[in-house]
Amino acid sequence: MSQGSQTAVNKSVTQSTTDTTQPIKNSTLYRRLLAFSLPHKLRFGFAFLMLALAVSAEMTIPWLAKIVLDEMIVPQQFQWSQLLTLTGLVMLFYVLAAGFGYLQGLVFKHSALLVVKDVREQLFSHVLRFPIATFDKLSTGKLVSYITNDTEALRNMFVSTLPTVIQGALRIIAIFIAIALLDWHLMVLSLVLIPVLLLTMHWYRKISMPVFDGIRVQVSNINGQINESLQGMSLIQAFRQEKAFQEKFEQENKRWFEFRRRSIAIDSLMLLPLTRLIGTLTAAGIVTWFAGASMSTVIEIGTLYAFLNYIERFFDPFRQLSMELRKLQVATVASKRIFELLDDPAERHDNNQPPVVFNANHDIEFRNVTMGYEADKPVLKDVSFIAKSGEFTAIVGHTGSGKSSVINLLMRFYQQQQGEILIGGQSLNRLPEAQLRQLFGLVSQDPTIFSGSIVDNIDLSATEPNGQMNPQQVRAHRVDKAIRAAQMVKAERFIARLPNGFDHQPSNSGASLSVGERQLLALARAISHDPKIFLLDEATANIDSESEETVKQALENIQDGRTVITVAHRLSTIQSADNILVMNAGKLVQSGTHNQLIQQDGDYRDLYLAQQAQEESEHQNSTLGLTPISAA
Ligand SMILES: Nc1ncnc2c1ncn2[C@@H]1O[C@H](COP(=O)(O)OP(=O)(O)OP(=O)(O)O)[C@@H](O)[C@H]1O
Repeated sequence: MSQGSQTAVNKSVTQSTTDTTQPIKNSTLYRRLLAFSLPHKLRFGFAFLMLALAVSAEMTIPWLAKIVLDEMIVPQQFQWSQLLTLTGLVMLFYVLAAGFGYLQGLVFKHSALLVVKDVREQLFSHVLRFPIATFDKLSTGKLVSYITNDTEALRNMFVSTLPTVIQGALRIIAIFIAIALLDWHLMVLSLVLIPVLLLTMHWYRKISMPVFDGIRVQVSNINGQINESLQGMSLIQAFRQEKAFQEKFEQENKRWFEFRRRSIAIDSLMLLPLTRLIGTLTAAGIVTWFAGASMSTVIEIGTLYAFLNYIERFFDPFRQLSMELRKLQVATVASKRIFELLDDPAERHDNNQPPVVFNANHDIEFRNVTMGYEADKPVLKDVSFIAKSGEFTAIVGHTGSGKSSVINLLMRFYQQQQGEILIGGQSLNRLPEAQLRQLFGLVSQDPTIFSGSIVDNIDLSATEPNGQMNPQQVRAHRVDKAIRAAQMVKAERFIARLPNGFDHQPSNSGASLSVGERQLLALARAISHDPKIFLLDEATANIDSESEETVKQALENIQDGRTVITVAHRLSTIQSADNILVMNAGKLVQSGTHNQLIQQDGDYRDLYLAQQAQEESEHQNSTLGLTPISAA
């Protein structure tokens, strides 16, 4: 990978989740990570203690071997009781090292899982409270990856990197102390190894990082392609694109293979043989030099054995640390993304704020509202209207004229740049979030079906109304509410046909339901929410005329004192509206009843006539047996 593309990879992975956040410094990052481990400090403390004991036990073994060699085998002075004691001690220390090692691994892993669980929950809860505008900047795929993969990278760091670094440091210190106790000259000479091994680690890092970044990018590309292909499978097959998609996939997979192959080559060379070779040569050099330079000094055979044994053990921490550097780099980048996400401002926490008291009505008033998703590109321009409480207001207009944006502002998903929005005479912005959400029942263009039963999907409240019901009563109450809401939109007819009826669990986000059935469920959901104001964004676009008539009747039934604002393309569905707002390129160009608007020269009449002509031609085609082909 070239320097340029490497920089690009690094930039892309460390890029802030949104434009507003500042890059996080490494020092701040590690401090914040530490803060996550603080609630589990006792566990981590215990794990560290076990780690220190395991290293101490491990380091004692060569020392005991030295005693056996120097004091018994070389001078041929066997005392069976002493030999047995020492052999027993060696075995004991092996068992202790293994036991402490097992405990530290277990507790470290457990503590790390708890940290990751906390981070993941905090992240998800934060994402749930993001302003909707934030999701315009973050793709779903990226968010999923932050919450799953990045927290997993963090787990690796806590489970593997942290203990390895600490264990490595403890081992190196213990080895140096042991060598110094053997012979301080040997210790001073062994220091030569440190720069040699650090240099090797540096080379390893330099060579391997671009390769590992490449692997990561390729894995993400492959995931992206699989995702895209699965989502668009029907189009791929309809347009016979299987071969093209297969070839694209093979290219990405081949690149992944190449990076992986290079990583194996680097690891195989650098991790074991090279460090071993360097270490052995250095150790041999030291011993030879030491022997030659100080012929008068007699090194006992046991000391030499213990020294070589310690030097052999010296490489393991460096080799392991080299491998961990990669995980550390991945975890550092992942944690940066996690913290940047956590630093993104979430919705305001105003649940303790007292509810706003309205005037006698819930009239909705837009006063000279101008709004753009990007501040300098307004999509609503100086819009003013009043939607009277208890009335049925329809918003119509060409595609992209700003109809849904009105709904988005009412739901406070976005903020207007100019003007004011009032409800019952009070500014929309003054409403606490809970009151705002209770006030509106939203049915969007593409209704979402959550995992769970039909009841769970209709009644989202999940709590008892008065706090005095037991779980069975809560359940019965919810089922009752769901059935009543479904009956109002005549959804119970198709629900009855589902296996298990209201207990049916739609699979794969409702993919087994038709779009119209999903819309009926979404309408029932809004009715069950019992709002003062219904906001329907193309809510009946995908249901048949009979169902549409039913929904219209249901809305009329429940309208009693409630406001309905509906965005509609099909003008036939809104002819009975009390007021129709006609939008054109972000401006409100006409308003009035159907009868008033049809008399006027303007957008409404043009739209109405165009739709009538289309309906007539469709009718003629169908009587001639020609079925219009709908767009894909
Ligand atoms: N989240 C967004 N970020 C940026 N621009 C957006 C966003 N949502 C809508 N727009 C743009 O704002 C303009 C108005 O969109 P809006 O969805 O309000 O139109 P609409 O009248 O409801 O259209 P349709 O009838 O197709 O649903 C369009 O040009 C659209 O591209």
